[in-house]
Order: sequence, then C-alpha cells, then structure tokens
Amino acid sequence: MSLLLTGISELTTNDPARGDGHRDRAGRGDAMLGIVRDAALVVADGEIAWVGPAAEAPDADERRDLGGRAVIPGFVDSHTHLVFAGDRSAEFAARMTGTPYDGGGIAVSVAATRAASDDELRVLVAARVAEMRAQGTTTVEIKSGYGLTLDDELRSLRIARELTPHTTFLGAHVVPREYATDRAAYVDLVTGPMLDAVTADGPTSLAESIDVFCEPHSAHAFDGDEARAILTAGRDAGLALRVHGNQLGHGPGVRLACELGARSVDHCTYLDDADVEALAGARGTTVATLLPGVEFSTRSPYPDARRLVDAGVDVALASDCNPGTCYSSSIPFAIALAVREMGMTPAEALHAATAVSARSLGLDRRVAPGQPAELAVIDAPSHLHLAYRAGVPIVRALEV
Ligand SMILES: N=CN[C@@H](CCC(=O)O)C(=O)O
Ligand SMILES: [Zn+2]
Repeated sequence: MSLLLTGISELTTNDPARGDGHRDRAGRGDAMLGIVRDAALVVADGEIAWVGPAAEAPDADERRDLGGRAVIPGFVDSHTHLVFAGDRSAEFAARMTGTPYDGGGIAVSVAATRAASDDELRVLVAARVAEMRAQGTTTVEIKSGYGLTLDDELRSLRIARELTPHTTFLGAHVVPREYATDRAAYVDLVTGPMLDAVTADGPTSLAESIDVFCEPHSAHAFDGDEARAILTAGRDAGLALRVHGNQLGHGPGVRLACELGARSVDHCTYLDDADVEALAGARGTTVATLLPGVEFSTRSPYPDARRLVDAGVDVALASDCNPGTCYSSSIPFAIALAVREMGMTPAEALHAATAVSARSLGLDRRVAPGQPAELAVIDAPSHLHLAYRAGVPIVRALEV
C-alpha cells in the first residue's frame, strides 16, 4: 500500500543535494536542510519511496493533503533518562531560589526507581515516549542509571529496550550511597559483573552504548581516571561510547571523549579553547550534544553553540529528559532555547536535533528513498515556526 502526501509547503530532507539553500542577514545558510518547497512524498511499507516537487509526483494507492504544512524529519532525541519513578519537583523549586545542582538528588530517584515494580516502570516509560512522539520525536535513546545495582540496571535496560533499540548502560551515573566509602569497588562492579551481565547475550543485545557522568565538580560523579576505566572497559566489551562531560565546570570529559572516539559528549557547558579544538578535530566521529533544557532548569549559563558551530564542531541538540536537571521531553523547547539563548539559527537547530543527533546514534536521518518514514508535521508553513512559536504545540509525529 502506497500513500502520496501532498500540500507540503516546505519539506526538510536533510539532503544538501536537494533544494536551493537560502541565507539570512548574517549570511548563515540553510543549505544543509535540503529544503524542497511545494513538495510531495510517497511512503510505502513504512519507507520513503519518492520525494520531490508536487508537480512531478507519481500516483499512489492513497492520497493525503497536508494543507500547506511543513514536514520535517522526526526529531532524534539522543539523550534521555526515561526509566525512573517519582519526581524531584521540590529540588527544582529550591534551585529556582538559589540552591545549586550537584547531582546529589540522583539518589532520590534511585530509591524511587528501585522501589517501583517492573510494570509501574514500564507504564511510566511508555507514557514518556508517547509524550515525545506527540511533540515530533520519532527516535529516542534511553539510558539506565537510576538502578545502580546489577539487577536494577539490567531491568532498566530491558524495559528501555521494549521501546527503542538505542539503549545506553549508565551504571556509572553516580556512586550509589552504599559504595560512598569505597568508590573503587563500585567502579569494579560497573566494569566487571554489571558490564558482563549487560553484554552476556552478545555485545549489543541489551545496550548499544555505555555512558559515564564524568564530573570532578560533583562528589557523586566520576573523575577522569574513573571515567577512562569505565569507557575503555565498555569499548572492549563492544559498546559505543557516550560521555556526560563539562556540565558543572571545566573538566576532562570532553577531551577524554574525543581521545577515545566516543560517539557523543553531552552537556559541553564549560569549554576552554583546548576542548573546542579537540571537538573540532573529532568532527565526523564525536558529536557535541547540547542540552539547553538543563541550563534552563538548573539556572546555569547556556553553552556557546555559536562558538562550536563556527569552529566546525558537529553540534547536536537533545532533551536530556530526566527527573533532576530537566523534566522536559520537548525538542521544540530545546530548539527554541538554542535559537534564543545559544546563537544557533533556526536551520542549525533543526539540523542539530535531527541529522546530527541521528549521527550520534549511528543513524542517517535524511528524507530520501529507502529511508524509514520517520517524519513530523508542523502546523505552520515553515520550520522557522518551531522557535518563533515557542511553547505552542504545533509539531507532532506524522502517522503514515
Ligand atoms: N548529569 C547527570 N545526569 C543527568 C541528571 C540526572 C539527575 O539529576 O537525575 C543529566 O544529564 O543532567
Ligand atoms: Zn543526562
């Protein structure tokens, strides 16, 4: 069964070979979006079968007129912590009156998550994924990290795997309270029995990647040496690497991620020149994933996306949906913050939340024949409205 979608005022393909590209007043272009105006699309068996100008569209079994709306690739949310129970709204309220974030609240979510049943967690995670889809996210990465025992980490990954193939083992989220006086024993547990169990049925059977919260500015997180041990063990076990780095202050996370060939280093809030140079040198391998919902929710300075883009760094945007630093699953919110607060153009922000975040998961997010039909539709004629109409629910996954 094939479906012809017409009435598309603007189709973002993420294929620079398409479209003519436009420049804004500062000379910044949108050629990377590969925009086709007055476009049509044919979808068959869940895949894109044809893309082009409506005037040249072929016939199909069914037709649907989108009434002059814009169509974009579905958002790829490449950084989330959806497997948790409870919330930390009181911690958020305290931050708004000056209490700084230091990662200590993660223990509260660990306790609530351990206490929840499998079915309770399953219902919570499924609802969060549905909430994301209703806002245009069609692909999601989900981390473990609120279990922090072998059994609780495994069940977090199993539940996440029911909803996405893009799962990440984050046993090294923080050192749990029961190991506070013997951090080395916890690193041994993560790099030994936990990692063995995660990869027991084959390297990527339960987790695609391993991640670590590398943050010397938090007493709860891991320093550079601990992070190196965790990441090299994960790499030796066949997992791709992701890093939480440079969130609360300058630190070794970004350079470690670039050195070890991580797919992504996330946060990148505090960067010195050497970090930016390392990221630019790692272009094509390591993506800098910015999470502006975190700076919003922790009252921190926003990362300087303009500096990174101008230096030639691959910059992605993701939500970091989690109960502590950002309980927002909204990629349109992240895009609006990136444009308003971080110096990205609307085109750069959309590209970052689709093509570049996809690359950080090893995916191709172009709208092209043969690609999965992972699309979103905007109740507006162009992608500019994503940031322009901030806070208004105008984008959703396109059901085809
Ligand atoms: N920084 C570490 N992990 C999360 C926060 C988790 C939490 O506070 O519950 C983050 O990406 O910001
Ligand atoms: Zn995170």
